[in-house]
Amino acid sequence: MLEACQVSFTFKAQPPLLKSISMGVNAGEWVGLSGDSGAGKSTFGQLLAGYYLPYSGRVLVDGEKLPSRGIKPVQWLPQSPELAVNPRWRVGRVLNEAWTPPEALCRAFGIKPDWLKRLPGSLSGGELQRICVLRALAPGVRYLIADEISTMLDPITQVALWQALKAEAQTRRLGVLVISHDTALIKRLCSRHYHLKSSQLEAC
Ligand SMILES: Nc1ncnc2c1ncn2[C@@H]1O[C@H](COP(=O)(O)OP(=O)(O)OP(=O)(O)O)[C@@H](O)[C@H]1O
Repeated sequence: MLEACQVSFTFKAQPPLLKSISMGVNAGEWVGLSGDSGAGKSTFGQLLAGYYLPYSGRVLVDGEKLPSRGIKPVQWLPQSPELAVNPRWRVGRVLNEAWTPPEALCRAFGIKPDWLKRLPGSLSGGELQRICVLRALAPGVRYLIADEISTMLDPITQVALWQALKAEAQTRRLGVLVISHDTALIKRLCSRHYHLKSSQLEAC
């Protein structure tokens, strides 16, 4: 289980953003997280993936602290993929940074072979997002924080991305936290749903 245990967090010189939040995502489970803009959803997702340390409380992955080295078992996938890649690396190098995805999986994610020779800046946001999602599925990854990852995709590509991710997550029993403003999407994908409001989580 990916667990937040009484996690509190504040950015320097700002009021508390998250107050004593506890929640968990089981292996193989899909959980939704909604909340108003600025409520702290992305910050919470980054805390779960180890980008920030909680001011108090802790994050545990299958009962252990997040490792400081090696493959991160919790991957945070941001809304803007261009911020998550080295713009000077060819897309093939970006994709194969942590592992080499099998061809069938590349096809399932709609990756076109000719993209691999290009630089990230020459791909559309949606194309690059699919590269980043697939890159994050390296062996050893157990949980994904999908932070508004399909916002920039057209409806057909959105469905294809979620179908490919669902299938792979089911095979590997990946736990997924879906962060989105789209509660219809959360309802379709997730078995449970939280709403972040006034620094705390409400079960929906
Ligand atoms: N590195 C930072 N330093 C200072 N403040 C930050 C930092 N990152 C985010 N914040 C602030 O923390 C608050 C929560 O931001 P966050 O991105 O977590 O919200 P969110 O719920 O994901 O919003 P949105 O739905 O608009 O993406 C915002 O007020 C934001 O300005």
